[in-house]
Amino acid sequence: MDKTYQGIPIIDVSDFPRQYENLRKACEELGCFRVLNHKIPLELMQEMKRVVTSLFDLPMEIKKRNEEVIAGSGYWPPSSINPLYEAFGLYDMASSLAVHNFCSQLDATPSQRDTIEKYGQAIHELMMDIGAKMAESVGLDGDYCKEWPCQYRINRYNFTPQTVGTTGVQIHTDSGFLTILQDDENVGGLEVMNKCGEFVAVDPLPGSLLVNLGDMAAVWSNGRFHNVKHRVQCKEATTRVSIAAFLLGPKEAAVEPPPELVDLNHPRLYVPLTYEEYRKLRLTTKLQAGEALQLVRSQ
Ligand SMILES: O=C(O)CCC(=O)C(=O)O
Ligand SMILES: [Fe+2]
Repeated sequence: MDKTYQGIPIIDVSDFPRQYENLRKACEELGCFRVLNHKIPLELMQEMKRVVTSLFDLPMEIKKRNEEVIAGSGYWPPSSINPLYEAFGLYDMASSLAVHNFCSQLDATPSQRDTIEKYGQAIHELMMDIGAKMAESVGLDGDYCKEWPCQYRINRYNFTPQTVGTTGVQIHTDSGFLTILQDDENVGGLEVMNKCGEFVAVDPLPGSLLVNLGDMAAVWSNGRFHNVKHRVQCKEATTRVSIAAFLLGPKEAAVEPPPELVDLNHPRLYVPLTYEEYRKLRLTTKLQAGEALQLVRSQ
């Protein structure tokens, strides 16, 4: 039987192969699911949240030292579009050197560095596992995403009584392949759009992680997997912190569907392009909710 939590599919990663069918459905229908029984220790998740919360409390001039490595991968201060929102970025989160640079820029302590590195490794391992299982759920080999780079985006929403009912982050899709989100375990606000165009609130479920599929998942799967639109609403006058880890796409090669996913009934939907080309297209066109995919349709 399908299991959901408040409308969001639940995938128990310790229960494969039984979960393949649920996973495939979640990827094709909502493009979002909650992961239970992953191997990331709760203490590591809690410690990571404490570390990033203290980084947000640093003075602005230090936060701004978090430089971008690829377009848009550095610190985002509150802006006129999202005045309640700020975020750190780290590319590539699975690289010790990149973690080291990020931590030096922000004057992180050795113990904070250790937490960021351990958490990144654990999340990366889970990403590889989920990426492989997604491919296997449609009968394909799970080896394709092993070398793909990943990025952190660490988000803080500075909600106040005056901002309740407003938007913390505008509707968007994630540009990469899949996102593992440690959402705030106490403060809700994330909403995902279902295929009827209605927003469904994603309520926190402490200890679990949320997976969202992005635009690269739609391209790679030739439209079979759904890139879920989502936004963050301010529901409570309190600070909300979330940690997003994005598995982006191949580093240099073009993203193309495996030949098994292209046939007469499923003609190729998108022209082959690299993740970086697509990321730039999204940034220059400011099309943030998956509309940029229309610009790379092959028919
Ligand atoms: O804060 C959240 O729950 C979602 C953040 C998000 O959508 C993102 O970082 O892309
Ligand atoms: Fe997102």
